[in-house]
Amino acid sequence: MSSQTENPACTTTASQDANPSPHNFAVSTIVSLFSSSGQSGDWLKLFIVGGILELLRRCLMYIWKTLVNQFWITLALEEYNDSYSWMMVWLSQQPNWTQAKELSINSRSFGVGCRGLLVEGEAEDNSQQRIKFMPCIDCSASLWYRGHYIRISRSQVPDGPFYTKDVLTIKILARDHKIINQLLLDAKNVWKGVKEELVSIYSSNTKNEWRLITSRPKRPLSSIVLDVGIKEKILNDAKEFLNSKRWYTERGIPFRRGYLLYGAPGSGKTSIIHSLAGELGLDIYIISLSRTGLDDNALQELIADLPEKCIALMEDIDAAFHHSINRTSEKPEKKLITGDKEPGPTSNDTPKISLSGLLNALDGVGAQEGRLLFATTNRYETLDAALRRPGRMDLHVEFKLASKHQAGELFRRFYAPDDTAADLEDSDDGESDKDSGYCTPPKEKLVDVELPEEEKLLTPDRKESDLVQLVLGSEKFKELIPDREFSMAALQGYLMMHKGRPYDAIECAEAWVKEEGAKKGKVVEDTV
Ligand SMILES: Nc1ncnc2c1ncn2[C@@H]1O[C@H](COP(=O)(O)OP(=O)(O)OP(=O)(O)O)[C@@H](O)[C@H]1O
Repeated sequence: MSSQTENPACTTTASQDANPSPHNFAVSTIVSLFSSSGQSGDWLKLFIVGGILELLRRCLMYIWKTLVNQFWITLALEEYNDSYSWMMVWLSQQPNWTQAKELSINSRSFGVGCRGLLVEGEAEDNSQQRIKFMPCIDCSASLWYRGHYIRISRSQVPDGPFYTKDVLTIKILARDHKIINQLLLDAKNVWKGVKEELVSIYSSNTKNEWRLITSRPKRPLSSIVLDVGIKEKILNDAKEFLNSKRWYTERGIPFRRGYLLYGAPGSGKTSIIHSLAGELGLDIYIISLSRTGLDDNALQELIADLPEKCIALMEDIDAAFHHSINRTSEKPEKKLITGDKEPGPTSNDTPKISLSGLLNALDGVGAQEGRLLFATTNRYETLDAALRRPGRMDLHVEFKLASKHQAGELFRRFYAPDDTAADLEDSDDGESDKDSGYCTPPKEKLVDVELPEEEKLLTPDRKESDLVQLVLGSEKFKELIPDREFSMAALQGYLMMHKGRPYDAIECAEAWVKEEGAKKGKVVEDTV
């Protein structure tokens, strides 16, 4: 009986041996390796000793690192963070950095138009994008800073599923954290110094984070030609607002100010905002209401994330909505509101922003204090009254087609941009303009010089830089351009055709006006 019961087991074992599974085979191979050689003890010892040595090595490394870290302060700066840009610009200006052995080349501006190290032999010019050196990925360089030894390394870490971002790691041989503050402060000051003549422009990405997209040279306010009084009105209002935080706090009024610039396309709405940003030393944060993925919550978050003093810019506030913006209209209006612009997104990609979402974002509890909001539109009348009301849009300024005064001034500034004779202060002479309702009539003569009759003739052989001639030329140009018929952008476009040739610009103005008039008439006929 017993032999019978043993037999099946023997059979099973035999069949297993005949077809060993891969797992069993591996195990049996290792076991046989130890046993077959007859040195299983030695193998085991080797294995254990190796393991202990590795463990010891790791422990020692850990102790060493902990000890060393006692003497180092480590700072990690991530790309897209302002401090990363400060540090990169600071680094690019360190003289001993040039001696580093491992460098990579970069043409990014870090928000300051690249005034970093020039590539040897490159002529110093004012170009925005200049190539400069930076620490290369996964290698490090060292330098001395205020008597402290610094090691700098750059690495890349994943930023979402598809992208990577740089991390700049700075190790300072020091125990006092003050040195880090000092370094950041120095780097920020270098960056600010370089950026003094620039306005930084930020935009939000699909992750709803503010990112620096570019920095532009400041545009002098004098280069914007408006009817007298408008620039001063906006500038003074903004300055007064920025200086009256206490006044607002004491009265419990939210410390925010909204400006609605509306009117003809190409009349200078965007230009003046950029100019004001430079004048007030503020950065511009563009809020694009038609951005993919922007919904009410994201908009609220974005506005709450604005820095305390900045210009938030919503361009073409009407265009974000396919239909006119009002709380009563449920469906998009089929008929487009007249305007030179294309409508906003089509019904397929209608943004997820509702008017109430926009209103809440502008003055809800989460709305940032201290910011200046500038909104522009070509279709003022289509905006909901709730959006236009004081508290949201405190100052409404209309931008009209060019007056004769503007045409003359544009001419003068176009051909003599450095002439500052007619800056803000002297442009305000107090009287109001009949046409616009907010400006003073243009001066008869900008320079009070009595010239002999023959000298007044504008001839090609006369010097173009001659201010008197330009004044006379601008007067002539003013006469030739009809009042409130062309946008400033159109006039600028015309003058661009006669760059450096003011005489031609005057000579051809009449024909151009006729031609443009005919084109307009044709467009009107075609649309009727
Ligand atoms: N008042 C102005 N003074 C000087 N230049 C002007 C003026 N208006 C427009 N321009 C010039 O015309 C161009 C377009 O101006 P800008 O973008 O500021 O107009 P806009 O009113 O914002 O137009 P849109 O409503 O189409 O956005 C710019 O290059 C600018 O230099």
